[in-house]
Amino acid sequence: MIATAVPAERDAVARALADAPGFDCLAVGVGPAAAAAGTATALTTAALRGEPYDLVVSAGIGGGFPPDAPLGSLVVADAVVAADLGAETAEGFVPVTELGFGTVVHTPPPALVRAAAAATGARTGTVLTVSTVTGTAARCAELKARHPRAVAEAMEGFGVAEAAAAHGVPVLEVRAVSNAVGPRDRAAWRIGEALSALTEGFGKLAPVLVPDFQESP
Ligand SMILES: O=C(O)c1cccc(C(=O)CC[C@H]2O[C@@H](n3cnc4c(=O)[nH]cnc43)[C@H](O)[C@@H]2O)c1
Repeated sequence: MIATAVPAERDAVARALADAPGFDCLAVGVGPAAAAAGTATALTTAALRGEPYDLVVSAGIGGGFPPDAPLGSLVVADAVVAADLGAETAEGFVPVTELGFGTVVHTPPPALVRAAAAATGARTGTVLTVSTVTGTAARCAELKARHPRAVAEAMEGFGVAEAAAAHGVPVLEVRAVSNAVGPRDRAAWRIGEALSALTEGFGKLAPVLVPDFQESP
């Protein structure tokens, strides 16, 4: 299944997969909590139907960290990281794992990441999940300092990945860059271009996402 935040993203992906059977594209909501709830519900429903999903893809538009991920480019996550799940302290941000709880990283299957990037020309790297869209240069610099391999941020990947992990299903995250991470400038977001890049990217991804390909060495 492919989980997007909003219907416009779902439709951009579904356009590419119209002739490829076996994919369900669902808009599960904005943010990690809605994404986790919607994805978990879809996974449970499919399992109860006797047709469990074998892969979950978190897909949509996202912010790209300059200069690695320019507008309109595609990014495939080799690590899906919860960037603001933790505690703020006088010494700085502390992730929940250092407080003794949970997890902050999910790792998509490396062979699938490589194949997806090769098929689409996407960059690979860490994709951060945030509950608040970055809106200042200072926050961008802070995130980049904490996550030097970050190429993009979005708001759903970690939630989708948590649901997939609970079901023992692998996860992939694919983002088309609609805006640069940094000082907020909503007028500069290029959503149309990013949605087109998403459609083009998923057109090339379809053969990579089918189970036969995933299981081949
Ligand atoms: O207004 C529209 O037409 C429209 C069409 C498709 C998507 C949107 C959204 O606003 C989706 C929000 C979605 O985008 C992700 N996103 C994009 N840029 C960033 C960012 O810089 N930082 C974090 N998230 C970003 C995010 O995953 C949201 O769910 C509008």
